Amino acid sequence: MAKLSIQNLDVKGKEVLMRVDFNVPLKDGAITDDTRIQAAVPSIRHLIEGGAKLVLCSHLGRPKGEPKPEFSLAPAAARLSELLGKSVTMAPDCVGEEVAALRAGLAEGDVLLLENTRYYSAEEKNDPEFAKQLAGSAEIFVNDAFGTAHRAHASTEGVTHFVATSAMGFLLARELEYLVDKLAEPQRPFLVIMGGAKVSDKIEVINALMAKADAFIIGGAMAYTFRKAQGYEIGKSLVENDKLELALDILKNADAKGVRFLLPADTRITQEFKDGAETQVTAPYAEGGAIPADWEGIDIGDQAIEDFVKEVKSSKTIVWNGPMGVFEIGSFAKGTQKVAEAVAATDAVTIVGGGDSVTAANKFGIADKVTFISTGGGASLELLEGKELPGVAALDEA
Ligand SMILES: Nc1ncnc2c1ncn2[C@@H]1O[C@H](COP(=O)(O)OP(=O)(O)O)[C@@H](O)[C@H]1O
Ligand SMILES: O=C(OP(=O)(O)O)[C@H](O)COP(=O)(O)O
Repeated sequence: MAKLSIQNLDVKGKEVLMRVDFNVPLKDGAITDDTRIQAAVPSIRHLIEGGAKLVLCSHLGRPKGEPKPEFSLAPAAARLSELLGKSVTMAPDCVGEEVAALRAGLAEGDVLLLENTRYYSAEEKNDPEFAKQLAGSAEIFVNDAFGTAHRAHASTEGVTHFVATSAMGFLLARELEYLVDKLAEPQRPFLVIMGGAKVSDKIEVINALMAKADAFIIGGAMAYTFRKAQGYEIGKSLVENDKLELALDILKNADAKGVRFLLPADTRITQEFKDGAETQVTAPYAEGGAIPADWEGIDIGDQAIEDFVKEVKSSKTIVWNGPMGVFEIGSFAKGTQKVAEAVAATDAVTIVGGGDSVTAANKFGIADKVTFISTGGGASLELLEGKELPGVAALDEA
Protein backbone atom coordinates (compact mmCIF):
# COMPACT_ATOMS: atom_id res chain seq x y z
CA MET A 1 0.00 0.00 0.00
CA ALA A 2 1.26 3.45 -0.86
CA LYS A 3 1.81 5.97 1.87
CA LEU A 4 0.13 9.36 2.05
CA SER A 5 2.19 12.07 0.34
CA ILE A 6 2.44 15.77 1.20
CA GLN A 7 1.29 16.33 -2.37
CA ASN A 8 -2.23 15.47 -1.23
CA LEU A 9 -2.40 17.55 1.95
CA ASP A 10 -3.99 20.91 2.63
CA VAL A 11 -1.54 22.55 5.01
CA LYS A 12 -2.74 26.15 4.88
CA GLY A 13 -2.60 27.75 8.31
CA LYS A 14 -1.67 24.43 9.95
CA GLU A 15 1.34 23.68 12.11
CA VAL A 16 3.37 20.97 10.38
CA LEU A 17 6.23 19.12 12.08
CA MET A 18 8.64 17.74 9.51
CA ARG A 19 11.46 15.29 10.33
CA VAL A 20 14.43 15.95 8.07
CA ASP A 21 17.88 14.35 8.06
CA PHE A 22 20.24 17.30 8.51
CA ASN A 23 22.95 14.97 9.83
CA VAL A 24 25.59 16.67 7.71
CA PRO A 25 29.38 16.51 8.02
CA LEU A 26 30.94 19.45 9.86
CA LYS A 27 34.50 20.64 10.15
CA ASP A 28 35.35 23.40 12.62
CA GLY A 29 31.66 24.28 12.78
CA ALA A 30 31.26 24.59 8.99
CA ILE A 31 29.19 22.23 6.84
CA THR A 32 31.48 20.40 4.41
CA ASP A 33 28.68 18.85 2.33
CA ASP A 34 25.09 20.12 2.26
CA THR A 35 23.56 17.41 0.03
CA ARG A 36 21.07 16.35 2.71
CA ILE A 37 19.87 19.91 3.31
CA GLN A 38 19.46 20.55 -0.42
CA ALA A 39 17.59 17.27 -0.77
CA ALA A 40 14.92 18.38 1.72
CA VAL A 41 14.34 21.76 0.05
CA PRO A 42 11.59 20.66 -2.42
CA SER A 43 9.36 19.45 0.46
CA ILE A 44 10.16 22.50 2.57
CA ARG A 45 9.30 24.89 -0.29
CA HIS A 46 6.10 22.99 -1.04
CA LEU A 47 4.95 23.35 2.59
CA ILE A 48 5.93 27.02 2.83
CA GLU A 49 4.16 27.81 -0.43
CA GLY A 50 1.11 25.90 0.81
CA GLY A 51 0.92 28.21 3.85
CA ALA A 52 2.13 25.80 6.56
CA LYS A 53 3.63 26.97 9.85
CA LEU A 54 6.66 24.77 9.48
CA VAL A 55 8.62 23.21 12.34
CA LEU A 56 11.64 21.15 11.29
CA CYS A 57 13.41 18.62 13.48
CA SER A 58 16.50 16.45 13.00
CA HIS A 59 19.37 14.76 14.79
CA LEU A 60 23.02 15.50 14.06
CA GLY A 61 25.72 12.98 14.88
CA ARG A 62 25.62 10.85 17.99
CA PRO A 63 25.76 13.18 21.05
CA LYS A 64 24.55 10.31 23.27
CA GLY A 65 21.63 12.02 24.97
CA GLU A 66 23.38 15.19 26.12
CA PRO A 67 23.46 18.74 24.76
CA LYS A 68 26.88 19.21 23.16
CA PRO A 69 27.48 22.45 21.22
CA GLU A 70 29.55 20.72 18.52
CA PHE A 71 26.41 18.79 17.55
CA SER A 72 24.20 21.89 17.26
CA LEU A 73 22.01 22.22 14.18
CA ALA A 74 22.63 25.99 14.04
CA PRO A 75 24.93 25.72 10.97
CA ALA A 76 22.14 23.80 9.19
CA ALA A 77 19.62 26.58 9.95
CA ALA A 78 22.01 29.14 8.44
CA ARG A 79 22.57 27.02 5.32
CA LEU A 80 18.86 26.33 4.87
CA SER A 81 18.14 30.01 5.18
CA GLU A 82 20.59 30.71 2.32
CA LEU A 83 19.08 27.98 0.15
CA LEU A 84 15.50 29.19 0.72
CA GLY A 85 16.36 32.88 0.53
CA LYS A 86 14.34 33.48 3.68
CA SER A 87 15.03 33.51 7.38
CA VAL A 88 14.92 30.25 9.32
CA THR A 89 14.67 30.58 13.09
CA MET A 90 16.95 28.32 15.13
CA ALA A 91 15.29 27.09 18.34
CA PRO A 92 17.42 26.80 21.50
CA ASP A 93 16.09 23.29 22.20
CA CYS A 94 13.74 20.73 20.64
CA VAL A 95 11.16 20.61 23.47
CA GLY A 96 10.18 22.77 26.45
CA GLU A 97 8.28 25.97 27.14
CA GLU A 98 10.48 28.32 25.15
CA VAL A 99 10.15 26.10 22.08
CA ALA A 100 6.37 25.80 22.56
CA ALA A 101 6.15 29.61 22.61
CA LEU A 102 8.23 29.91 19.43
CA ARG A 103 6.00 27.33 17.74
CA ALA A 104 2.84 29.15 18.86
CA GLY A 105 4.18 32.39 17.38
CA LEU A 106 4.71 31.01 13.85
CA ALA A 107 2.88 32.67 10.97
CA GLU A 108 1.98 30.97 7.67
CA GLY A 109 5.16 30.30 5.67
CA ASP A 110 7.48 30.68 8.68
CA VAL A 111 10.20 28.07 9.30
CA LEU A 112 11.57 27.06 12.71
CA LEU A 113 14.37 24.48 13.09
CA LEU A 114 14.42 22.65 16.43
CA GLU A 115 17.73 21.84 18.11
CA ASN A 116 19.22 18.31 17.89
CA THR A 117 16.67 15.70 19.03
CA ARG A 118 19.53 13.45 20.21
CA TYR A 119 20.37 15.91 22.99
CA TYR A 120 17.79 13.73 24.81
CA SER A 121 18.29 9.99 25.33
CA ALA A 122 14.47 9.71 25.13
CA GLU A 123 14.79 10.26 21.36
CA GLU A 124 16.59 6.99 20.60
CA LYS A 125 14.51 5.15 23.22
CA ASN A 126 11.41 6.23 21.34
CA ASP A 127 9.95 7.46 24.61
CA PRO A 128 6.21 8.27 24.15
CA GLU A 129 6.24 11.27 26.52
CA PHE A 130 9.14 12.83 24.57
CA ALA A 131 7.43 12.03 21.25
CA LYS A 132 4.28 13.77 22.52
CA GLN A 133 6.28 16.85 23.43
CA LEU A 134 7.93 16.88 20.00
CA ALA A 135 4.55 16.57 18.29
CA GLY A 136 3.40 19.52 20.42
CA SER A 137 0.52 21.33 18.79
CA ALA A 138 1.29 20.07 15.24
CA GLU A 139 -1.68 18.60 13.40
CA ILE A 140 0.42 17.11 10.65
CA PHE A 141 3.71 15.20 10.73
CA VAL A 142 5.80 14.80 7.58
CA ASN A 143 8.77 12.46 7.37
CA ASP A 144 11.34 13.40 4.75
CA ALA A 145 14.33 11.96 6.64
CA PHE A 146 15.12 8.96 4.46
CA GLY A 147 18.61 8.60 5.98
CA THR A 148 17.05 7.99 9.41
CA ALA A 149 13.95 6.03 8.32
CA HIS A 150 15.53 2.76 9.54
CA ARG A 151 15.52 4.08 13.12
CA ALA A 152 12.39 3.67 15.29
CA HIS A 153 13.03 6.85 17.25
CA ALA A 154 10.67 9.38 18.85
CA SER A 155 11.09 11.86 15.98
CA THR A 156 10.64 9.24 13.24
CA GLU A 157 8.11 6.76 14.64
CA GLY A 158 6.85 7.79 18.10
CA VAL A 159 5.64 11.19 17.00
CA THR A 160 3.17 9.70 14.50
CA HIS A 161 1.00 8.53 17.43
CA PHE A 162 0.41 12.12 18.59
CA VAL A 163 -0.68 13.88 15.38
CA ALA A 164 -3.82 13.62 13.27
CA THR A 165 -2.01 12.96 9.98
CA SER A 166 1.41 11.51 9.07
CA ALA A 167 2.68 11.74 5.50
CA MET A 168 5.88 11.29 3.52
CA GLY A 169 7.82 14.09 1.89
CA PHE A 170 9.12 14.17 -1.69
CA LEU A 171 12.64 12.99 -0.82
CA LEU A 172 11.42 9.95 1.09
CA ALA A 173 9.04 9.09 -1.75
CA ARG A 174 11.73 9.42 -4.42
CA GLU A 175 14.23 7.30 -2.49
CA LEU A 176 11.70 4.51 -1.93
CA GLU A 177 10.56 4.55 -5.53
CA TYR A 178 14.08 4.48 -6.87
CA LEU A 179 15.70 1.99 -4.54
CA VAL A 180 12.82 -0.46 -4.54
CA ASP A 181 12.20 -0.36 -8.32
CA LYS A 182 15.77 -0.23 -9.59
CA LEU A 183 16.95 -2.98 -7.30
CA ALA A 184 13.95 -5.31 -7.55
CA GLU A 185 15.53 -7.26 -10.41
CA PRO A 186 19.17 -6.18 -10.47
CA GLN A 187 21.35 -6.90 -13.47
CA ARG A 188 24.02 -9.38 -12.48
CA PRO A 189 26.68 -9.64 -11.19
CA PHE A 190 25.34 -7.52 -8.32
CA LEU A 191 28.11 -6.11 -6.12
CA VAL A 192 27.66 -4.50 -2.69
CA ILE A 193 30.59 -2.36 -1.50
CA MET A 194 30.63 -1.66 2.21
CA GLY A 195 32.93 0.43 4.32
CA GLY A 196 32.85 3.33 6.74
CA ALA A 197 32.84 3.33 10.50
CA LYS A 198 29.32 2.22 11.50
CA VAL A 199 30.50 -1.36 11.67
CA SER A 200 28.02 -2.79 14.16
CA ASP A 201 25.03 -1.51 12.16
CA LYS A 202 26.20 -2.56 8.75
CA ILE A 203 27.72 -5.94 9.57
CA GLU A 204 24.28 -7.08 10.75
CA VAL A 205 22.76 -6.75 7.29
CA ILE A 206 25.38 -8.72 5.34
CA ASN A 207 23.94 -12.19 5.88
CA ALA A 208 20.48 -11.03 4.75
CA LEU A 209 21.94 -9.29 1.68
CA MET A 210 23.58 -12.53 0.58
CA ALA A 211 20.24 -13.63 -0.79
CA LYS A 212 20.45 -10.72 -3.26
CA ALA A 213 24.10 -9.94 -3.99
CA ASP A 214 26.63 -11.98 -5.98
CA ALA A 215 29.67 -10.29 -4.47
CA PHE A 216 30.76 -8.10 -1.56
CA ILE A 217 33.70 -5.76 -1.15
CA ILE A 218 34.49 -4.88 2.45
CA GLY A 219 36.64 -1.83 3.11
CA GLY A 220 36.82 0.88 5.77
CA ALA A 221 36.88 0.00 9.44
CA MET A 222 34.65 -3.03 8.95
CA ALA A 223 37.50 -4.97 7.37
CA TYR A 224 39.46 -5.12 10.66
CA THR A 225 36.69 -6.96 12.46
CA PHE A 226 36.86 -9.66 9.76
CA ARG A 227 40.67 -9.76 9.80
CA LYS A 228 40.79 -10.01 13.59
CA ALA A 229 38.17 -12.79 13.48
CA GLN A 230 40.47 -14.65 11.08
CA GLY A 231 43.29 -14.36 13.62
CA TYR A 232 45.34 -11.51 12.12
CA GLU A 233 46.94 -8.71 14.14
CA ILE A 234 45.12 -5.41 13.56
CA GLY A 235 47.05 -3.09 15.92
CA LYS A 236 45.03 -0.07 17.10
CA SER A 237 42.52 -0.23 14.24
CA LEU A 238 38.79 0.16 14.96
CA VAL A 239 37.22 -3.18 15.76
CA GLU A 240 33.93 -4.54 17.07
CA ASN A 241 35.01 -7.31 19.41
CA ASP A 242 31.46 -8.52 19.99
CA LYS A 243 31.00 -9.10 16.25
CA LEU A 244 33.92 -11.48 15.70
CA GLU A 245 31.73 -14.59 15.69
CA LEU A 246 29.26 -12.93 13.36
CA ALA A 247 32.15 -12.06 11.04
CA LEU A 248 33.24 -15.72 10.92
CA ASP A 249 29.65 -16.81 10.35
CA ILE A 250 29.39 -14.37 7.42
CA LEU A 251 32.59 -15.72 5.87
CA LYS A 252 31.31 -19.30 6.20
CA ASN A 253 27.93 -18.36 4.81
CA ALA A 254 29.48 -16.62 1.79
CA ASP A 255 31.60 -19.67 1.12
CA ALA A 256 28.62 -22.03 1.36
CA LYS A 257 26.50 -19.86 -0.95
CA GLY A 258 29.25 -19.25 -3.50
CA VAL A 259 29.06 -15.49 -2.91
CA ARG A 260 32.33 -13.71 -3.69
CA PHE A 261 33.53 -11.97 -0.53
CA LEU A 262 36.51 -9.65 -0.93
CA LEU A 263 38.41 -8.34 2.08
CA PRO A 264 41.30 -5.92 1.51
CA ALA A 265 44.45 -7.94 0.75
CA ASP A 266 46.54 -5.24 2.45
CA THR A 267 46.04 -2.10 4.54
CA ARG A 268 47.43 1.43 4.63
CA ILE A 269 48.45 2.19 8.21
CA THR A 270 49.63 5.14 10.27
CA GLN A 271 50.79 6.00 13.78
CA GLU A 272 49.37 9.51 13.66
CA PHE A 273 45.78 10.35 12.77
CA LYS A 274 46.46 13.57 10.85
CA ASP A 275 47.09 14.86 7.35
CA GLY A 276 50.67 14.51 6.18
CA ALA A 277 51.36 11.71 8.67
CA GLU A 278 53.70 8.94 7.56
CA THR A 279 51.79 5.96 6.16
CA GLN A 280 52.87 2.47 5.17
CA VAL A 281 51.17 -0.38 3.38
CA THR A 282 51.26 -3.76 5.13
CA ALA A 283 52.38 -6.86 3.30
CA PRO A 284 49.38 -8.86 2.03
CA TYR A 285 47.75 -10.77 4.92
CA ALA A 286 48.03 -13.97 2.88
CA GLU A 287 51.82 -13.50 2.92
CA GLY A 288 52.07 -12.93 6.67
CA GLY A 289 51.10 -9.24 6.65
CA ALA A 290 49.91 -7.74 9.93
CA ILE A 291 49.27 -4.33 11.48
CA PRO A 292 51.89 -3.63 14.18
CA ALA A 293 50.66 -3.01 17.74
CA ASP A 294 50.89 0.79 17.76
CA TRP A 295 49.75 1.35 14.17
CA GLU A 296 46.21 1.87 12.91
CA GLY A 297 44.52 0.97 9.62
CA ILE A 298 43.18 4.09 7.89
CA ASP A 299 42.75 2.99 4.28
CA ILE A 300 42.91 -0.06 2.05
CA GLY A 301 46.33 -0.91 0.60
CA ASP A 302 47.49 -0.84 -3.05
CA GLN A 303 46.87 -4.54 -3.71
CA ALA A 304 43.35 -4.14 -2.29
CA ILE A 305 42.73 -1.17 -4.60
CA GLU A 306 43.76 -3.26 -7.61
CA ASP A 307 41.54 -6.19 -6.57
CA PHE A 308 38.52 -4.00 -5.79
CA VAL A 309 38.77 -2.00 -9.03
CA LYS A 310 38.85 -5.27 -10.99
CA GLU A 311 35.74 -6.51 -9.18
CA VAL A 312 33.93 -3.21 -9.82
CA LYS A 313 34.73 -3.44 -13.55
CA SER A 314 33.13 -6.88 -13.85
CA SER A 315 29.85 -5.92 -12.09
CA LYS A 316 26.54 -4.84 -13.63
CA THR A 317 24.80 -3.43 -10.55
CA ILE A 318 26.76 -1.76 -7.75
CA VAL A 319 25.55 -0.46 -4.40
CA TRP A 320 28.27 1.47 -2.60
CA ASN A 321 27.87 2.35 1.05
CA GLY A 322 30.75 3.52 3.22
CA PRO A 323 34.17 4.92 2.34
CA MET A 324 37.20 2.63 2.02
CA GLY A 325 39.21 4.73 4.47
CA VAL A 326 39.40 8.05 6.28
CA PHE A 327 38.91 9.97 3.02
CA GLU A 328 38.49 13.32 4.81
CA ILE A 329 42.26 13.33 5.39
CA GLY A 330 44.20 13.75 2.14
CA SER A 331 46.92 11.21 2.82
CA PHE A 332 44.34 8.53 3.79
CA ALA A 333 41.98 9.10 0.83
CA LYS A 334 43.51 7.11 -2.02
CA GLY A 335 41.49 3.89 -1.62
CA THR A 336 38.15 5.69 -1.50
CA GLN A 337 39.09 7.88 -4.46
CA LYS A 338 40.23 4.96 -6.65
CA VAL A 339 37.15 2.87 -5.87
CA ALA A 340 34.90 5.93 -6.43
CA GLU A 341 36.49 6.59 -9.81
CA ALA A 342 36.13 2.95 -10.82
CA VAL A 343 32.44 2.96 -9.84
CA ALA A 344 31.89 6.14 -11.86
CA ALA A 345 33.65 4.70 -14.91
CA THR A 346 31.51 1.56 -15.29
CA ASP A 347 28.35 1.31 -17.35
CA ALA A 348 26.71 -0.63 -14.49
CA VAL A 349 23.70 0.66 -12.54
CA THR A 350 25.49 2.44 -9.69
CA ILE A 351 23.94 3.58 -6.43
CA VAL A 352 25.89 5.48 -3.80
CA GLY A 353 24.28 5.74 -0.35
CA GLY A 354 25.16 7.20 3.03
CA GLY A 355 25.99 10.64 4.36
CA ASP A 356 29.75 10.25 4.22
CA SER A 357 29.76 8.23 1.01
CA VAL A 358 27.83 11.00 -0.74
CA THR A 359 30.32 13.52 0.67
CA ALA A 360 33.13 11.37 -0.76
CA ALA A 361 31.34 11.14 -4.13
CA ASN A 362 31.10 14.94 -4.23
CA LYS A 363 34.69 15.39 -3.11
CA PHE A 364 36.01 13.13 -5.87
CA GLY A 365 33.71 14.64 -8.51
CA ILE A 366 31.76 11.47 -9.35
CA ALA A 367 28.31 12.38 -8.00
CA ASP A 368 26.91 13.17 -11.46
CA LYS A 369 28.48 10.04 -12.97
CA VAL A 370 26.54 7.51 -10.89
CA THR A 371 23.00 6.35 -11.56
CA PHE A 372 21.53 7.40 -8.21
CA ILE A 373 22.72 9.15 -5.08
CA SER A 374 20.81 8.07 -1.99
CA THR A 375 20.86 10.25 1.13
CA GLY A 376 20.65 7.11 3.28
CA GLY A 377 23.35 4.53 3.89
CA GLY A 378 22.01 2.21 6.59
CA ALA A 379 18.46 2.95 5.42
CA SER A 380 19.18 1.95 1.81
CA LEU A 381 20.88 -1.27 2.93
CA GLU A 382 17.92 -2.25 5.12
CA LEU A 383 15.55 -1.48 2.28
CA LEU A 384 17.63 -3.63 -0.02
CA GLU A 385 17.49 -6.38 2.56
CA GLY A 386 13.71 -6.32 2.10
CA LYS A 387 12.93 -4.80 5.50
CA GLU A 388 10.14 -2.33 6.08
CA LEU A 389 11.64 0.87 7.51
CA PRO A 390 9.94 1.87 10.82
CA GLY A 391 9.90 5.55 9.85
CA VAL A 392 7.93 4.64 6.72
CA ALA A 393 5.71 1.95 8.24
CA ALA A 394 4.37 4.44 10.81
CA LEU A 395 2.99 6.85 8.16
CA ASP A 396 -0.67 6.92 7.10
CA GLU A 397 -1.80 4.97 4.06
CA ALA A 398 -2.79 7.01 1.02
N1 LIG B 1 39.80 2.54 8.55
C1 LIG B 1 39.05 3.45 9.13
N2 LIG B 1 39.26 3.82 10.43
C2 LIG B 1 38.49 4.78 11.00
N3 LIG B 1 37.49 5.41 10.38
C3 LIG B 1 37.24 5.09 9.12
C4 LIG B 1 37.98 4.10 8.43
N4 LIG B 1 37.51 4.00 7.18
C5 LIG B 1 36.50 4.90 7.08
N5 LIG B 1 36.33 5.56 8.23
C6 LIG B 1 35.38 6.66 8.50
O1 LIG B 1 34.07 6.22 8.30
C7 LIG B 1 33.24 7.37 8.21
C8 LIG B 1 32.03 7.08 7.41
O2 LIG B 1 31.36 5.95 7.95
P1 LIG B 1 29.80 5.71 7.84
O3 LIG B 1 29.07 6.73 8.64
O4 LIG B 1 29.60 4.27 8.17
O5 LIG B 1 29.51 5.96 6.28
P2 LIG B 1 28.18 6.52 5.58
O6 LIG B 1 27.84 7.84 6.26
O7 LIG B 1 28.53 6.70 4.15
O8 LIG B 1 27.11 5.50 5.83
C9 LIG B 1 34.11 8.44 7.58
O9 LIG B 1 34.07 9.59 8.38
C10 LIG B 1 35.51 7.82 7.54
O10 LIG B 1 36.53 8.70 7.98
O1 LIG C 1 23.94 9.36 8.59
C1 LIG C 1 23.02 8.56 8.74
O2 LIG C 1 23.09 7.28 8.34
P1 LIG C 1 24.18 6.70 7.28
O3 LIG C 1 25.57 6.98 7.83
O4 LIG C 1 23.86 5.23 7.26
O5 LIG C 1 23.90 7.35 5.98
C2 LIG C 1 21.69 8.96 9.33
O6 LIG C 1 21.64 10.33 9.64
C3 LIG C 1 21.38 8.10 10.56
O7 LIG C 1 22.32 8.33 11.58
P2 LIG C 1 22.59 7.20 12.68
O8 LIG C 1 23.27 6.03 11.99
O9 LIG C 1 23.47 7.86 13.72
O10 LIG C 1 21.25 6.78 13.23
